[in-house]
Amino acid sequence: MSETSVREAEIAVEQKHVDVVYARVDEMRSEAEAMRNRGDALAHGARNEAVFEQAAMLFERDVMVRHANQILRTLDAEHEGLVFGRLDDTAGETMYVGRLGVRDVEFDNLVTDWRAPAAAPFYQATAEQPMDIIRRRVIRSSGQTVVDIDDDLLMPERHLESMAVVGEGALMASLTRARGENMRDIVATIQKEQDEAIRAPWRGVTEITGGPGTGKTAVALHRVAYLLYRDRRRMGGTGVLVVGPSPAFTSYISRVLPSMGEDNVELRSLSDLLDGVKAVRVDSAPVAAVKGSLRMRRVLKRAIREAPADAPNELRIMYRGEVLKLDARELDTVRNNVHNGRRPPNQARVDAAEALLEALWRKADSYTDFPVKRADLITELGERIDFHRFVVVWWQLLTPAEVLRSLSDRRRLSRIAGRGLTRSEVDMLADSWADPSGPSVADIALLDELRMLLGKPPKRRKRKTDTSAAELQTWSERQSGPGYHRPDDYDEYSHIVVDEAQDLSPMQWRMVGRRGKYASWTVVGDPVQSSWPDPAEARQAQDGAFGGPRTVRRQFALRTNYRNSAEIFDLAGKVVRDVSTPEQLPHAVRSTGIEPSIQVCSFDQLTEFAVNAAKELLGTVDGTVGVITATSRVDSTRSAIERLNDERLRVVDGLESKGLEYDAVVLIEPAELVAESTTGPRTLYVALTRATQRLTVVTTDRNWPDS
Ligand SMILES: Nc1ncnc2c1ncn2[C@@H]1O[C@H](COP(=O)(O)OP(=O)(O)OP(=O)(O)O)[C@@H](O)[C@H]1O
Repeated sequence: MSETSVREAEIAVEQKHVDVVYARVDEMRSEAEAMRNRGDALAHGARNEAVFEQAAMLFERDVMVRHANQILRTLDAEHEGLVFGRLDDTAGETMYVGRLGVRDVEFDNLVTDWRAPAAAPFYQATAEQPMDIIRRRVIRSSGQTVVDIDDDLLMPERHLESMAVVGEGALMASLTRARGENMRDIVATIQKEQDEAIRAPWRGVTEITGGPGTGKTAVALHRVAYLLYRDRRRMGGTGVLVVGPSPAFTSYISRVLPSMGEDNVELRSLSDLLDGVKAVRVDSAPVAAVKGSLRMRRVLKRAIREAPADAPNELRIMYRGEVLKLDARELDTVRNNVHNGRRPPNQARVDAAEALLEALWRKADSYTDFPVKRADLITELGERIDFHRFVVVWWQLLTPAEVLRSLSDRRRLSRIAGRGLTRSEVDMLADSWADPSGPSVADIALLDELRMLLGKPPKRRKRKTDTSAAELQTWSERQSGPGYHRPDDYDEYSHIVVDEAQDLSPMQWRMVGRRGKYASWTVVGDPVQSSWPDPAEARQAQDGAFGGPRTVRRQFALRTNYRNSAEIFDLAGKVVRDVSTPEQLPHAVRSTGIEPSIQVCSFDQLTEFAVNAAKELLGTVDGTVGVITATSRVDSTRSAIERLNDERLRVVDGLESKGLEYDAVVLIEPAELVAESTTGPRTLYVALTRATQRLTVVTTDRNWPDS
């Protein structure tokens, strides 16, 4: 038989099995729909029952509908390419591996879930350690149709005549496919070193390091899916948080988990970890460095103790014909005493009122010929409306944003910071906080710190509204529904994933740590890509987030670059040769024979050359083309690029490009990317490692990259 007909025959064999699986899935869907309908009918009936019965019926309905919805969501998410692997072992057994486990009516396995222990050999077996697997087959489908297969023969000596072997490697085929808007899952081609990190125990801290394109992000997300599958009770209820560097990044990875049937995971970027606050700008590197350093803790702690600028600095009140007065110094003493108490300021207004009354009593007591009882004064003044009005303006409930804005006053900031900030740092920060456009990414961690320092203001009681359909939706359903956002002070995530961890500032580590008081962690990063200037300080804050330096840590290093062609990565490696060791640079597995193109032009021609390069690349690749430039050039480049009117084009700056990838990249003027970041060559390295197939660098420097 020719190779093509062997392949076709084998595809037909697999199609037969895949058809059986989809038929069974259709049955499962009908069963789940029927269960959901029964649950809904139960809830409907509950409306007419007494309270106790109603609660019991709603609970039952909750369990039924939730379970049915979960099954339906999973079946929908996993429909495409449900079966992707097959193992044939030395005992003559065949096992199919897929996105979820499916059994037939007799309870026999049709497909084993990729996360189940039984499926581990699919990822872990090698020719050196075959784990009794003779042939591993990757099955590629489009919808429900098998389109291709790829085999690895792991035990050639046990190979049987009847066992056909076809294909040239599923991994390579997957790596050369065009990139689109979103990251894809890699369940079918996870490699052994990646699988070890994915299946590591949930406890403590799992650190995954590796160079660009080694699959760190992919591995971290598959680990989430794995942990939720293995330990859904521990992980699912309190939830998993994934923190990434930018909204562009979270949007890029947003489809990976749903494609594996997981939608109860919160993806947040460092700029939107706080509900209702959106960072609208990025600080220059020196400003971000100060805002991110632990010195800011002291500044913020002192800032919340200061009286608001518009707070009155004198209290005068008539009491039984006498004027009682507290001057600025006396009021400051009262304020300080209240701040030294147990409660955060936004919860201490009652304490402040009591302390003022106490100070007024002491004042009255010091007057001669003014006989007054302490209890009388406190009760009578404490009920007076003019006293309450004073308390409200003197002890204001503050929002984090108001406190930060108050620090745009140079004199105030300088007084508060004392020797904690240099004069030029005070100037830089005051200017930044005066910016009317809103907070920067680095400000989010400061706002979160202030949120914790200020405490939650007491809640106003809400009037109870009507019982409605919303009430029949149960608590657990609301908590786990897609799009559910946990409150800002939620600190009970069971697992937190931090991607691009090398870039978190110490203040950002504190912010993330606050959300994981009881969490285990997966921390993913590449020290060579770090843009944070003081790694030791970040390490200290990181230890704090993990619950101390003694928390169990296990490390995994990924060493193969699956993204870049070897030609592109050779060029990128050159720009960090002075700040990295050879072991820190991964090995790129794929060679395309196409060298990156370096185009030299004059300064005025940079945009024109970039547009032409982008146009040319659009014609050579099927997927996305990224144009990466210095921040100062993003707007002008975007308007020039828009003229090409192609939705496969993206324009981003060096920092935004973190974690993203494109089929082809045009990088404008490397020296500008280096100049605008405190860790210049590392940012350039990130930008140069975004392309999977083609890279064009447009520069005014004819000696680049050897200049
Ligand atoms: N086992 C694999 N099979 C198929 N594709 C893979 C595999 N591992 C990684 N990839 C692909 O390689 C690319 C890089 O992966 P990913 O973005 O996770 O790397 P990274 O280490 O986070 O990169 P960086 O730090 O540079 O952002 C992605 O397109 C991913 O799908």
